[in-house]
Amino acid sequence: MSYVIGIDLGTSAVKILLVSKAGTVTHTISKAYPLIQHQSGFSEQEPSEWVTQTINALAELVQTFPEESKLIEGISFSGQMHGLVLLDEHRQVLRPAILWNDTRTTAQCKRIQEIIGKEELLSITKNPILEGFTLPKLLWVRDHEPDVFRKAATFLLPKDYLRYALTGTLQCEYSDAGGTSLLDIEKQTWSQHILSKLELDPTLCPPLVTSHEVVGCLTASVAKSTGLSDSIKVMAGGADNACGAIGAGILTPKDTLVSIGTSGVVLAYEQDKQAEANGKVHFFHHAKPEAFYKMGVTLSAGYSLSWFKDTFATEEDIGTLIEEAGLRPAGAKGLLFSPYLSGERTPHADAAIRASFIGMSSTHTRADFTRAVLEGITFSLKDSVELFREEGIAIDRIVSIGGGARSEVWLQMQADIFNCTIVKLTSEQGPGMGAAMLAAYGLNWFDSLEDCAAEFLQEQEVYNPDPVQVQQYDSIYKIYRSVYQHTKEMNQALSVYR
Ligand SMILES: Nc1ncnc2c1ncn2[C@@H]1O[C@H](COP(=O)(O)OP(=O)(O)O)[C@@H](O)[C@H]1O
Ligand SMILES: O=C(CO)[C@@H](O)[C@H](O)COP(=O)(O)O
Repeated sequence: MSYVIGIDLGTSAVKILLVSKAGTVTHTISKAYPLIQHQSGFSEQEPSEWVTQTINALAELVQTFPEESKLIEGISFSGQMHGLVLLDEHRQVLRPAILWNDTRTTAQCKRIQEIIGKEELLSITKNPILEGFTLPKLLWVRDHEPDVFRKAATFLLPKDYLRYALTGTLQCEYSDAGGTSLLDIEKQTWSQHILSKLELDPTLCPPLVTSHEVVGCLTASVAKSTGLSDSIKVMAGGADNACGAIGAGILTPKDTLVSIGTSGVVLAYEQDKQAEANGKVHFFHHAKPEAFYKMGVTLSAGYSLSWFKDTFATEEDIGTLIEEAGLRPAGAKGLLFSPYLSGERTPHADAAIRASFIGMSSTHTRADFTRAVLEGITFSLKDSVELFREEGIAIDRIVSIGGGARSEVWLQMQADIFNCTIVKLTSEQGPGMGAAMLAAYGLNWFDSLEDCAAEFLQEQEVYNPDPVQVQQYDSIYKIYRSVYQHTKEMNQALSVYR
């Protein structure tokens, strides 16, 4: 039996999936790395840590499965989107990567909008300019670190840097390129207009390839350190949400996905590249050829839960915390949480907003707080679900992936809050599975990604909404929706103290 490897360069960890030609996930390895947060709103990682942890994980995989490892034919990638990696002319990393959840670039976004124009940006890139996207990060480095910027020869997105480190070849692919604010989505080229208006050298942009394209093989030194063969084919891969969509079987217009990783995402398939992009939700290339998707993003979804655990319950594991929260009633006895720890994107594009607990009482226990965090994250995702419903997209079935889909309590809560059926697949690792499927498709194991999905993906469990809980959550959601407006100005005023 032949195998492929899917590598998901997540924000909390790199996750490696060994998948057989029959679609069985034989083994998963996860290796974590920290976020570097020098101040509120800043979020960075060291690209060298991504590479070291990936090589460690691959070496461990080969040691654990020596026979299967000899039968690996392809590797592909999924990665956290938008992060800026800058390389000099010798392809050395110039500074830590500035990540998707870093919101320091409000001034640069304002300037980009003034120079290019809001409508022009929307018509070229199909998205408004947002702090988390790559372009404002480039301008931030030019403004604040001119010596670094002067040495920059190329920029890369996170998984493209990882792929470069493993293969020695430099590319970007369309599903991630859309998240830079530099791609002309309909023409499928870097926008010379945006580059020239902002006085950016076009040679900074790497060549564009498709997600399932074979771009090379492992370098001899990576092959030696991991024990893998240097003849294994490497495919470009895709943005983590595009890969998550493939790994969840979101391949036709009726399909919708929720992903709760560090971020939270509600994603709906879109076939038409000329579909109206109104800027309320993101619009990007799928990693399936000639397809697109629309997506709402909660910046701190799983991250809110991890933050809560790391700050207030260091000794507990997340599973136990969620189990105790599962025993508390819907609404956490009048306690509400808004998950805006590092600002927000959808539906409130606001880098200055911060999170709140509202309604705390001395009778509340840790379990109520955890329940409020889980509910607040899910309410925030419901904001995106409702945006799609307002656009006329019928959402009565959602495939749920990401770390959040490990918990039955949270999956049932999603069914009750979104008021629709939630499907859990046999692997919740959608992005890693999507990357493995891109490798399988790139190797011509299947004629289409749909054929691959039919072989690789299976439903494990279905969660149906409970009408009593749905009604309860409908009432609480109405209160949740007003939290943003009530806390917006207070957070603006507080921002000077951060
Ligand atoms: N047992 C669990 N049940 C539910 N959620 C969990 C569990 N373990 C971790 N998580 C959540 O999953 C998140 C990480 O998900 P993951 O998809 O691996 O993220 P990323 O791709 O961003 O690295 C964590 O932030 C945490 O909130
Ligand atoms: O910024 C976005 C999407 O626009 C995030 O979804 C990142 O792509 C990070 O993903 P996770 O690490 O949470 O999977």
